[in-house]
Amino acid sequence: MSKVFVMDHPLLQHKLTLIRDKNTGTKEFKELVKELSMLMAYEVTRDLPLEDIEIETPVCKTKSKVISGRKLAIVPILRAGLGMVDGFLNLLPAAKVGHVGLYRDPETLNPVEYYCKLPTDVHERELIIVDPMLATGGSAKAAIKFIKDKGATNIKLVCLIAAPEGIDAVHKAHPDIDIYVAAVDEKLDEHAYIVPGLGDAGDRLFGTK
Ligand SMILES: O=P(O)(O)OC[C@H]1O[C@H](OP(=O)(O)OP(=O)(O)O)[C@H](O)[C@@H]1O
Ligand SMILES: O=c1cc[nH]c(=O)[nH]1
Ligand SMILES: [Mg+2]
Repeated sequence: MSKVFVMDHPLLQHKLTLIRDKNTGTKEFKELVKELSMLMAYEVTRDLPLEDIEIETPVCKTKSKVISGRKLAIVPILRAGLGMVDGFLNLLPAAKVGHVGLYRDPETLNPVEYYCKLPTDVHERELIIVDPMLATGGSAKAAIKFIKDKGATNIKLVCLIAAPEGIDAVHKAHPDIDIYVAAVDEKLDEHAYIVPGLGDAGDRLFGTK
């Protein structure tokens, strides 16, 4: 059964408060999403395997640890997920990046797919799906299905803010996927926006509203 990790580190909570504030403008919002993503990447990669290698310090020969060859890919759900990619790549520069294009139809609230491009060796990689918002869970469920259909088996989902409804929905549809979030908010409103949330993450990142 999958797990939900709520990362409530003080730095994450502080930066979340800043991005929730409606007076935070696009430039600062984008910088904060990048910083939050980097902090989350640090925790999400806690289980990376290590191996010993021989090195020589200025003092003596010794064995020391390096990350041992796990192949990673970061997969943002377009568009808002793009804001989280650089933060992850800062810590994981060798990771590949796949893209899944989805938007939520404002009438039906169902995800509409428009793009999918993943590394060809996706079945050998650990995939980290990133999207700032997990609301109804429709987009994340569809993205996970997309990616599983291409052969991936090792997948994590990382979101900044989740609604309880979205977590439940992903759990039910994909019980094998661990979910990492910085906050679980109260509920969804009548338009399926997260309350209190931060509004429309894509619009706030790209200044489209
Ligand atoms: O859990 P859900 O109910 O599916 O909602 C969450 C989705 O909504 C947002 O994307 P949006 O549809 O606004 O597209 P955008 O990133 O292009 O703005 C968000 O970035 C998620 O992908
Ligand atoms: O609150 C929400 C819900 C879906 N998508 C967003 O960007 N924000
Ligand atoms: Mg949006």
